[in-house]
Amino acid sequence: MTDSLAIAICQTGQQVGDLAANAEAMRAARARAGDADLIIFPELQLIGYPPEDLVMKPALIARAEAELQRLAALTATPGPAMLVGSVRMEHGQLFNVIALLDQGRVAAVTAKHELPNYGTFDEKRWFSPGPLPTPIAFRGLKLGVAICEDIWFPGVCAHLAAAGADIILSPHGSPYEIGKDDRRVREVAARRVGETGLPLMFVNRIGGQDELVFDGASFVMNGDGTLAHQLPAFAEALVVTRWTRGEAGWRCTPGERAPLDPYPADVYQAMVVALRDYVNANRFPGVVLGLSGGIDSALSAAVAVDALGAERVWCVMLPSRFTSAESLEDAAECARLLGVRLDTVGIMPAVTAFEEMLAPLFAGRGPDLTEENLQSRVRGVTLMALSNKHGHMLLTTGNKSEMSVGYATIYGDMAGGYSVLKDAYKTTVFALSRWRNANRPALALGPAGPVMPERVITKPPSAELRDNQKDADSLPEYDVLDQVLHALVEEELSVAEVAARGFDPAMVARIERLLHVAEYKRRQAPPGVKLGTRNFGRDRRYPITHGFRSER
Ligand SMILES: Nc1ncnc2c1ncn2[C@@H]1O[C@H](COP(=O)(O)OP(=O)(O)OC[C@H]2O[C@@H]([n+]3cccc(C(=O)O)c3)[C@H](O)[C@@H]2O)[C@@H](O)[C@H]1O
Ligand SMILES: Nc1ncnc2c1ncn2[C@@H]1O[C@H](COP(=O)(O)OP(=O)(O)OP(=O)(O)O)[C@@H](O)[C@H]1O
Ligand SMILES: NC(=O)CC[C@H](N)C(=O)O
Repeated sequence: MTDSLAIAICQTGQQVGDLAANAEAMRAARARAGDADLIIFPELQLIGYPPEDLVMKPALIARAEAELQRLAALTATPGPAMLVGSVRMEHGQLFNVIALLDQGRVAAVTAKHELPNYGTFDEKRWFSPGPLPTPIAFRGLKLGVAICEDIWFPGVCAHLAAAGADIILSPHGSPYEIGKDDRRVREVAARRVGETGLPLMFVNRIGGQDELVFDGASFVMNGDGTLAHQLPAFAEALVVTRWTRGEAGWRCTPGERAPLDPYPADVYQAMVVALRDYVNANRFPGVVLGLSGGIDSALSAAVAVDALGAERVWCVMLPSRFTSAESLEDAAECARLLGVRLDTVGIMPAVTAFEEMLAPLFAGRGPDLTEENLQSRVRGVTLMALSNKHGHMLLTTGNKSEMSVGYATIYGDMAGGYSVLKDAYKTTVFALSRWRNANRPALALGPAGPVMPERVITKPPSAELRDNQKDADSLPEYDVLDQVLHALVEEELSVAEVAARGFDPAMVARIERLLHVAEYKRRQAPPGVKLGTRNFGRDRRYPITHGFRSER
């Protein structure tokens, strides 16, 4: 009977749908796993998580089986056995599985039992639940494989423990959310370890996938609840963990415990990684964005530079007759600090041309929002033309506060392929800007030191679509607005419940109405990384057309 074992954790990215690339990366990781007996990868490593409706293609399922068999053949050669996540069709049902590849064959397969079907997850749409899993025999141990959601409830781990498992191994596809790294350790792993007395290995993927970003932050917790390993967040890692059998069962020899960044450093990194992977995986040479001298575009530009490098970020100032000298200076200073190219394209010739073209049809009607939106749309058309001509993807810069209340022009400043601040409330935008001006994250390709002048953070936000316009003219101050929005969106409270926290009921009712009315805009908005518990996208799926108002 074995008394020691080495298990390599491969915390890595995935390319959804590129099975050959994922298999090749696993081969390379296995070759680097030293003397490990076993190497473990994140959930669905072969096809990528979340695969969405790709798994409804029989051709993908067939390819997954073929790649799995090829990887299995590899394990006839010297090196560790492999625990690989894939999909398997059995009797017309599709399962989310982990396969043990050992000695040249698929030695065992176990399926996910708990299928998450809330928030951004739709697994019941794709998979059938596997039976309660039984441990897999390996080199004299019983490996308890609990796939992701399987450890978020007590049942699977309790069953594995009762069936004699020695260790719980849990491959994850666990997307980043603010504060989630701590919840995984304290509220999930610590509870399962406490209930079973078994050590637990949590192996998560990294990298961006459309609206999700995965932070990794894999770890090993021993049966006494102590952390033996903590892998870093948002970085590749291949760590060989050492295990010995003692009187109290299997124990992992403590190793490195990487520090995890607190808020808002973690949020900033999530944005950088998500944008980097979106732009690179979709093969854009770079991004273009309108730099207004305001905080939203300044922060979006900083994230882009940190993600892609200054040479891949193109900023354009698009002044109108309402653009202040201060905005021109601030945009120029942002560009200088970031080291990016800044061009200036005045929009007045096009705005005037539209006004003249439309004058006969606008006769008898004074200026209103129409003219304001026209400026925003001329900017959108101009930036999209630059995107078409040069191939750069256009970034939109709207934040969650604005997108909540519809404070953006559809087909205007909402034009673009990806939104950096989509799930960041304006107060988070302020916090991130202050933080980045004082810190440079390790993964950043941008400069150390400030990335925007202090005045961009301190001046009152304005869309500059008419004279002396300020956001606060039509919206409550952002610290109030964001508390109300958080209560309405993240907490799903009614107007009365929000007002009971000390806010004007009429103001809260107006914000709720704006929130509902703007649903059509959000449905047409570009994707952007999820940061909180209820993003506009997969988490919060409201109808566009409905008559519910909580105050009535
Ligand atoms: N349910 C629905 N389904 C489909 N379409 C719907 C619709 N409701 C209205 N519409 C259509 O939507 C259009 C109205 O929307 P839109 O043209 O966007 O215009 P609208 O929402 O009326 O105005 C834009 C708002 O955003 C503010 N803004 C603009 C630009 C930048 C900033 C900033 O500070 O960042 C703020 C601006 O001050 C104003 O309050 C109309 O064509 C209307 O027919
Ligand atoms: N003068 C401008 N030059 C270049 N881009 C602009 C200009 N004005 C607006 N934009 C683009 O439209 C977006 C929305 O701008 P607007 O000023 O209306 O709202 P905002 O939410 O206050 O954004 P910001 O804080 O970046 O100014 C900006 O972030 C920017 O990308
Ligand atoms: N892939 C999964 O099963 C993920 C669900 C899990 N609760 C998480 O967010 O980490």
